[in-house]
This record gives sequence, C-alpha cells and structure tokens, in this order.
Amino acid sequence: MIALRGVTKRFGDNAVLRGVDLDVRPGEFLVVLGPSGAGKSTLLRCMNRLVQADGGTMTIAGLEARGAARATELRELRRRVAMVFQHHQIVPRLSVLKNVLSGRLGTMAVWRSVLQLFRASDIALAMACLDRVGLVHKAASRTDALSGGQMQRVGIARALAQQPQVILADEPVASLDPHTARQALGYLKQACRELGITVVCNLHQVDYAREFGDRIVGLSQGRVLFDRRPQELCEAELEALYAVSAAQAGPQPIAPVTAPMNAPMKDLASLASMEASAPPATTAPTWRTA
Ligand SMILES: Nc1ncnc2c1ncn2[C@@H]1O[C@H](COP(=O)(O)OP(=O)(O)OP(=O)(O)O)[C@@H](O)[C@H]1O
Repeated sequence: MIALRGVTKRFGDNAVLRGVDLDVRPGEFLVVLGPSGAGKSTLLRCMNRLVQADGGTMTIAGLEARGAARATELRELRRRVAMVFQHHQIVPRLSVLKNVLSGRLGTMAVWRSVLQLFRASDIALAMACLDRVGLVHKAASRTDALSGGQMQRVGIARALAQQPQVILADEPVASLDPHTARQALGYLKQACRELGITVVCNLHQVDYAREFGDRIVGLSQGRVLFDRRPQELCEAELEALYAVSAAQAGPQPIAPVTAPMNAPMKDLASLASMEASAPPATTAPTWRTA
C-alpha cells in the first residue's frame, strides 16, 4: 500500500529526511516513533504532498510519485489518503456532522461543496462514521462544545468519511489523557481491522506503540533506525533511538509550517478550495495512477 525508497527532504541547510525506505502493507497499523525533530511529521507531510519531497520515490495507495504533481493527481491523492492531526483541525463553530461531512468534499463537484449541498448518501455515511467513534448523539452539537477527546474522535470520523485507503495520523493523541488517548487509538485500530484501512501513526508514547502497532519504525535524524514488530522491539534499540536527541540536547526551533492543512480552517468553503488547490510547481515528484 505504501512504498518509499530513498525519500529525502531538506529545509535550507537542515537535512530532515536522509533517504527513508519504508514499506507498509494494506491494512497494517504502522507506528513511527522518534525523538522531537527526527522528521516524523515531515515524513507524513511528504507522503500526502503537504510538503514536497526533494528526492526518492513514493507509491501510496496506488499513486506513484515522479516529477511535478498536477492538481487532478493531487486531488486524487487527497481522496485516497486522509490525515488526522494532533489538534484535529476541525471547524469549531460548525456542527459535528458538518465537520465530518467535510471529509466528503474531495468527492464532490466544487460548486456543490461551496454550497454545502451534500447528498443523502454522504449524510448517511457521515452518521455511520460518527457511530463508529461513538458520537452519533453529538451530531447536531457545535463542535466547540466537545471535549478534546471527543474532538479528536470527530477528526477520526471525518477521516473515515473520506473512505480513504490510507490514514496518516500525526501525533493524534499528544494532547489527550491516557484514557481518551487509548480510546482514540482504539478507533483507528478498529478502522484498520474492520475496514482494511492502512494507518501510519506518529507517536511519542512507546507504550501505545507497543499496544496498537502491528509494526514499529524508529526514525532518527531522518533515517530509519529500526523496523520491528512490537514483541521484537528491545530496550537497547529504544535507548539508541532517544540517545541521539539527548546527546543533541539543545534548543531546536520548530519552523512554522507553511502547508495549508496546518492552519485553522475557517469554513467548509475554505476546505473546498483547499481540496481543489495544487501545491506550488517544483521539481518534486508527481502522482500517477498505477
Ligand atoms: N516548514 C518547515 N520549514 C523549515 N523547517 C522545518 C519545517 N518543518 C519542519 N522543519 C524542521 O524539520 C525538522 C523535523 O521536524 P518534524 O516536525 O518533521 O520532526 P518531528 O519528528 O515530527 O518532531 P516532533 O516530534 O517534535 O513533532 C525540525 O528541525 C524542524 O524544525
């Protein structure tokens, strides 16, 4: 489902990804562990083209990366690959249902999405996704009336509403208490098991990685340090993974992320325009239907 070969990315002098090779099978739940600054978020953003990789090849959900991306190819990628973010990126003033429905925008004509003319089948699907995360009873509530854990479940329901082949989850439980974190990861894992969705999930918590991951990859300084099944992962490898960052122990400024998905979304119309917009033309790879 996902095959990365020699993926590189640098920001100025900072070589963030230094030749990442990675294979993820369909329906697998892969956890990426690594110290702060290892390049975990950058890796996910390269995978769905929020950030342009400089080099290497990527095949994700049947789309192959070579050359510059066209808007239609990017739109197809965004349809097949959903994102779940640490801060959910949902629209607080909208209802829970409308937030989940925004996961359908990539499948709609732009004029329909601007007018928010959702089909009855989209609404039924969104309700089914809310049911999956135990939030049907909140469908009509304003999203800003929910708890952090519930908001993250809305984010997961929105990703599911996209009917994606792949979900990329970037530290989805970093702001949640242990109980709600396990609950959210449980819903993602369930999507893997029951719907066959492939999940790549960045985490900081080794315990959760062992509990939920089918495989755990350690990323350090932009390279894969290990690739293990949870039961194979040993303490020495974990120590090596985090020793690098301890040795570096200096302030590491996190530059502002320029990708639009990281900015708060104002309304569904802005979501629609995001879906339709292409990234700036660069020398980076394009997506082709395989
Ligand atoms: N848009 C950007 N412009 C410049 N540098 C960036 C940008 N995005 C990330 N970086 C840099 O890339 C490096 C890796 O950042 P990234 O967020 O991918 O790491 P991470 O492993 O996800 O860290 P964390 O666990 O703290 O989120 C950092 O040094 C960061 O400052």
